[in-house]
Amino acid sequence: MDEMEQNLVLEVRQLFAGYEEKRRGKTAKMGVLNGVDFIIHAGERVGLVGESGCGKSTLAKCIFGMVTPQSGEVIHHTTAPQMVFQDPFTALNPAHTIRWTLEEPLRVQGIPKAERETRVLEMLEKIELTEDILDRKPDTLSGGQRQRVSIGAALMQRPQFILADEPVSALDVTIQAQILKLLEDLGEELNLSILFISHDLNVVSQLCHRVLVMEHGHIVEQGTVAQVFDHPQHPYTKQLLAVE
Ligand SMILES: Nc1ncnc2c1ncn2[C@@H]1O[C@H](COP(=O)(O)OP(=O)(O)OP(=O)(O)O)[C@@H](O)[C@H]1O
Repeated sequence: MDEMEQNLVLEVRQLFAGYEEKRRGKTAKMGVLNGVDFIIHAGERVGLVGESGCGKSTLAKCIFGMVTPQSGEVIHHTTAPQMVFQDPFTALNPAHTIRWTLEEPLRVQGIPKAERETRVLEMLEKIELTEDILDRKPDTLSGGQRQRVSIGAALMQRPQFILADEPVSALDVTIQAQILKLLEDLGEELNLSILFISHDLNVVSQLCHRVLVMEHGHIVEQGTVAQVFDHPQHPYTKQLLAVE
């Protein structure tokens, strides 16, 4: 294995997926992903951009086994990959305290109470929240605090890869900037790979090293942020950049 292969975190190979559609009583397959191919290396933050409906969330669901592809492969080279969702309010269990939510991934692994407590306190520091929130429930937190907790919960099992599906689009602009900074800092500190789904090209250019541009379930262009943003090659990328 060469060094690049050793550093692979995620491989998506020739992925085709879709949904069944009922029309006039007949069931037909609607293709959403039409041969998606890309890889992610250790420590890389990769943005996935494309218009609404192009298949970004379907790809996310395939990566986490929530949608079964018709063909192709998703190969995780790391254990315990995690997903961070757009809406932190629905992602957090309203019945439980923040302490419970952060401890839960460790509890299911059978990690003893004392270690769970230490790791929750360590995580609080990483997500820049104070101890007083631990005994509160999600409905008493601000949107930004809730998204910090969601990110913290995703990181409790120390994954090397997380997928964040529009993690800041439900937040105010100033809070968006804080959460993006947090993701960037955590990415650097933990050598975390992040697949970051966003319709906001600006956000991707701030946070990511590399960009994948998706149109109709196809990656039509990929490259470093500088390559894709400064010298877009594909007409669809040019169009996306022109709209911004
Ligand atoms: N569970 C489902 N059943 C049937 N069709 C679906 C389902 N989920 C998504 N689709 C369809 O698949 C297509 C791609 O949707 P998807 O949510 O992957 O797009 P997206 O790029 O994430 O869009 P957005 O940016 O608006 O979230 C759309 O036409 C959508 O209507």
